[in-house]
Amino acid sequence: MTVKENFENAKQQYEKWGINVEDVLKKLKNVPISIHCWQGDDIGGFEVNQQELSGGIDVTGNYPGKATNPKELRSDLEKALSLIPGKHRVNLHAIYAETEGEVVDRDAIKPQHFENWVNWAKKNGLGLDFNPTLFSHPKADDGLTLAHPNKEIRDFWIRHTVASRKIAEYFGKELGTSTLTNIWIPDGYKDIPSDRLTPRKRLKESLDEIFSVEIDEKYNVDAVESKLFGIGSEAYVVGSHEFYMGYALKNNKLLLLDSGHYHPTEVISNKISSMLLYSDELALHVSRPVRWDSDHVVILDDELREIGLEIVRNDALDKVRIGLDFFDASINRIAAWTIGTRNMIKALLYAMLTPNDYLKQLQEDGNFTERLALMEELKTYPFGAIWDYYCEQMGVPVGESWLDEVKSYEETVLSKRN
Ligand SMILES: C[C@H](O)[C@H](O)[C@@H](O)C(=O)CO
Ligand SMILES: [Mn+2]
Repeated sequence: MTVKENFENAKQQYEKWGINVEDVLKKLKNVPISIHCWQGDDIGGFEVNQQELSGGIDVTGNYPGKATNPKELRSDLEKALSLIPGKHRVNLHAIYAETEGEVVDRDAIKPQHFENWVNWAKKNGLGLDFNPTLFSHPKADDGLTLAHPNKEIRDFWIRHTVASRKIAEYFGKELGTSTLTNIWIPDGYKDIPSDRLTPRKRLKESLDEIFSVEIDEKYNVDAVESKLFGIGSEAYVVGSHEFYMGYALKNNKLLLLDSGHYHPTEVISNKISSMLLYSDELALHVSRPVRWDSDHVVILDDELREIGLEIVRNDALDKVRIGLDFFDASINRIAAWTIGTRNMIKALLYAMLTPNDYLKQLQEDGNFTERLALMEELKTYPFGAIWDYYCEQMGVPVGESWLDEVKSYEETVLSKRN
């Protein structure tokens, strides 16, 4: 049977539940995923003065062929994008500036340092998102940045974050789609603090100063990302969930939920509906924590399906900015992007092929038996046939055949790198 014939059979089964599969596919095409550039080079960036990765995050593995310059990174991203259905966005960090050999410190970065990225995004029909980089820098060596007791250090990072928002504004203007600037800082303490409040007051003041520089939301929207702990900040993180949830809601900023930034049994899928009751928009870093915030490649597990369902069943596809955040250097990095991003899209498709209104009604009626029975049966519906057809329609490889392309790229391109 051909992909199309399989699709036609599968379609009938979903149509039984009143799902218009063709409409679903049309809608899915327009859902962008923000693909993080840093999977391609293990969060190295291209600053002239290269620094060790810091900030309490870690990339493990030494798979050959990582991108060593912006051209290589863009070429790798293009390869991955050619294997992923749909039109997406690319998420950059400030350390991916191109300064042509000149040392430009973080507080002096300018839109011109991202011109190549913008031209590339235009050529490839991509949106761009952005992140100031408040780690891997001598001024972040003691694990404190915007909450630092030393005003000079705080001011440096305030200037960097403002400069980053201006770069994001430039992206938004050039590309005609608002950039998401996400602020994540590592600040915290390894051991039990004697004062939790003072650093949080300082972080609040730094953020207030950063956001006092107004930027039209048509071009840039800001998000703040919380964390539970990091390596070296096990006992206390200044920007905790409660800190940023409060800050975001009070100051009309987006809260960014990262799947790896909560207690081991706590899931972000359960937070989406609550946040959307109080905030027009929400941002996500979809990741996969294994025992800690390990940033494994996203797989199609229960939590990913639940994230997809919460976005779709709450009619929030245009309210949730879906970004990815994983970095695995133990496997081919282009495969990592491809696996993780295809899975994110699969989770959305799965959710869109679910009779959500009917299931909601069962719950309202107290019919929990049918709710559970149906939710379980739907798991073995021929979802794969619809996915394959979607890939075929979008001109990307069907099933695991994308792996052949990655292997051949590895042979002809990656293996030639130092
Ligand atoms: C590189 C990213 O900014 C970083 O992963 C951040 O988003 C994070 O999740 C830190 O744990
Ligand atoms: Mn994150």
